[in-house]
Amino acid sequence: MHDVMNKIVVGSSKLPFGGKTIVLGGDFRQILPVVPKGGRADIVHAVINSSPLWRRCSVLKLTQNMRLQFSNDIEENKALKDFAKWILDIGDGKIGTSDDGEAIIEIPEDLRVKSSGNHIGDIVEATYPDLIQNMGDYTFFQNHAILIPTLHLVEEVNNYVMSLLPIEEKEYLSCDTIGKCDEDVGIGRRWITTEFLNDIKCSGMPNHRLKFKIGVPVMLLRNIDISSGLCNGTRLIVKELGINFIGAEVVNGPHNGEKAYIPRMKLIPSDSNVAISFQRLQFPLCLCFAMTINKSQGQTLGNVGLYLPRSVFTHGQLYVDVSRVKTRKGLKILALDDSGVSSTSTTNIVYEEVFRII
Ligand SMILES: Nc1ncnc2c1ncn2[C@@H]1O[C@H](COP(=O)(O)OP(=O)(O)OP(=O)(O)O)[C@@H](O)[C@H]1O
Repeated sequence: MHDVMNKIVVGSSKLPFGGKTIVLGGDFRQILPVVPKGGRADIVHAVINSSPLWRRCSVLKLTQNMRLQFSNDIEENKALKDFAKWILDIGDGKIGTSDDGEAIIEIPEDLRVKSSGNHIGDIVEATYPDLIQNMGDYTFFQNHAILIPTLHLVEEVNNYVMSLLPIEEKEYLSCDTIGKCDEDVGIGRRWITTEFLNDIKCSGMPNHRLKFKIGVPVMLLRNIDISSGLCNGTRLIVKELGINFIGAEVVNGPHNGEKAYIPRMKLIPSDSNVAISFQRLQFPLCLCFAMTINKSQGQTLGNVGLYLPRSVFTHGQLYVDVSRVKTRKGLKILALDDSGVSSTSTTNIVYEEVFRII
């Protein structure tokens, strides 16, 4: 790296990145950059291929899905190839008739979860079969997750699973304080009570009231120590519930099995929907039996339960969901229609204009 950076070519200062070769990796079928309060045009405009730099890039394409586990069985491999093509067709928006980027697609029979009426119970049973018997199995949570479009539905499912576990729970309350700058500009402090701050729930921030049990899976919400694998998105299993720390074991990535002690931290919301600046002293953790589709981007999972009480709402969400698994058997989908009844179809959203400039 030192040699590469020291090699100076005359005139290279006028070239992008000083003439150095930069490798960008990505998949335009996946979820595009999040633009707070932005519409479709803003999102497409924020994609790298809308940048003037894109004209200077040469595109190399990867052709094989390495996540899907191919074997020596010819029949099995053929089925897996068909599944890989189905995933790509969802990503490219080739399934169903598209109406301005939105298409209704049929969910294959073998991927559908049969509903008994208790939708949350059904998706939990399909994703975490024999949950209570498997609780002690360290690898059980390594590979399983329920994916859901929105944060408040994620919380509902996490609370439901917690209520099933016959283990003592421990509650941790945060200490919330208003930011200094809001004090200075004289926002009527009597309106911003502690209870008001405690009620704020936003993405990337733990809630005021956290409840954990020994053995439950949690996700880190901040980078604590990247060299030890403790990053935003790392999943862990709770092993100790102390007063001022939570002991947990990492369950994914190269640091799998390593123990970490997580302290309370001062956290500031980055969500632009929160108009007040405040600070929350809390463990940077949330339960992760279920997680949002956006948070699952980049993960590889053995068993995915896709719960769609409402359909996906932006480009690439359905593709990200169905492409997290290693096998077709590992994917289960429960979609509901507008009246809350189990449905055989769901919506896929693909902004075709992002593929035009590749
Ligand atoms: N060359 C390879 N040989 C075997 N397995 C591989 C190879 N490359 C990737 N994989 C496996 O494929 C899976 C996905 O890899 P990785 O997360 O690096 O891909 P990605 O492009 O970042 O995926 P995505 O963007 O869909 O999240 C991992 O389980 C990884 O172990």
